[in-house]
Amino acid sequence: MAPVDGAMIHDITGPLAINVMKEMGGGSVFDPKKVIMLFDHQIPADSISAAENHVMMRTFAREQGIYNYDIKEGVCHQVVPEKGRVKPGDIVVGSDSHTCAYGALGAFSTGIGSTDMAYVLKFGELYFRVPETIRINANGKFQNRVGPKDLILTLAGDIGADGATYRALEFCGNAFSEMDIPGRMTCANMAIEMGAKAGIVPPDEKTWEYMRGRTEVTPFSLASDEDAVFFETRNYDIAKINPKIAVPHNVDNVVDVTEVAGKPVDQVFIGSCTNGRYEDFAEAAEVLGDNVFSEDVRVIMVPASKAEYMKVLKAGLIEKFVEAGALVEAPCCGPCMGGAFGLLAPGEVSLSTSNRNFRGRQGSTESFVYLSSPATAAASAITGVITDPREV
Ligand SMILES: CC(C)[C@H](C(=O)O)[C@@H](O)C(=O)O
Ligand code: SF4
Repeated sequence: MAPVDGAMIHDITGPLAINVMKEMGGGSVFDPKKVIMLFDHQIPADSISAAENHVMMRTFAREQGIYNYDIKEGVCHQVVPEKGRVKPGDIVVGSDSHTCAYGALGAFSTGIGSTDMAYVLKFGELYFRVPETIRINANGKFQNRVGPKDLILTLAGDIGADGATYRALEFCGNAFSEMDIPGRMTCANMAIEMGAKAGIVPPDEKTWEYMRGRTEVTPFSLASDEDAVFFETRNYDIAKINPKIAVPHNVDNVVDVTEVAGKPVDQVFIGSCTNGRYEDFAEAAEVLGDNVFSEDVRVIMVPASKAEYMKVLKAGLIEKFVEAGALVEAPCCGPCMGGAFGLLAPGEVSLSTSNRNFRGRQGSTESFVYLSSPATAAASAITGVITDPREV
């Protein structure tokens, strides 16, 4: 049993956790300051039931003295780090599978079910089995317009959707030490897509710099011991990685973009907790250049948080994207899981910078979702067909 430093609940899984906690006898949460509440999946409320869930959670927050970010801040996995609600060495749980994202900051964070969350809300601790570690040793320098998303898709393809089940991925090598925090977040976010419990980048100068002004923290070393025993070590030369794409309907169906180049797309989504940060939009803007988006593609862009939205706005990118034909929406999960808006009809094809392409993930079970980097998404949005970003 381990005490948790933070417990995150959002509008989809929070109501169930709260109800189960009440069934367990209710009372007060273990520590209102360690409970992180926000709404991101169905905002602004897209149905009466979503509105009712929001009301129920607001009431609970008021009764318990929990600060509620409500609909104002954006997607959970961007907001939690941004607001300094997680720091290196913490144990944080969230009732959302991509909670593993905070491993980018050297935290042990993992997604749990709503009933486990009910227990955590009440007692502030949870049972964990210490996972074995798969060490990813990635070195070298990315080709132009190839980046962290192409690397993590490569790993998903190699390891498989269940190849790291209940293991931890440790991301090492100069590919990670030179990678910025947004890139590390993209990689840690997708650890769960290989079944991993956690995906951790050892904290370094970049991490401490990110923490500055967010929360009080004294730098310390959190590297694996010299003689640590790994379940497995995998070595990568990232210079050899080409732009990658996960083709329907599994995240580990990964091929080089060139293998499916020319396939028409109906919708391109740039956003989500995987790739919805300023750096992702800046990359898309660089690829866009003076072009416009194809008339045949609906381009939907959703920055992952208010802070990221403001960065994109201040850099003049929203104007650029809107003029090029995109729809730029306010921070939320958006079309990522076929929730609030942007759903696909049968037969339609989506190219998305998010993390999942299960059948029906973004709408009809007869639709098709491809996953790529923001550079590949932007290149394809210009041409209207899946396109290698190095060729635009
Ligand atoms: C709604 C939520 C439970 C879900 C998750 O746990 O991941 C969602 O965020 C997703 O990406 O599928
Ligand atoms: S953006 Fe997508 S993957 Fe991330 S929390 Fe929201 S629905 Fe889940």
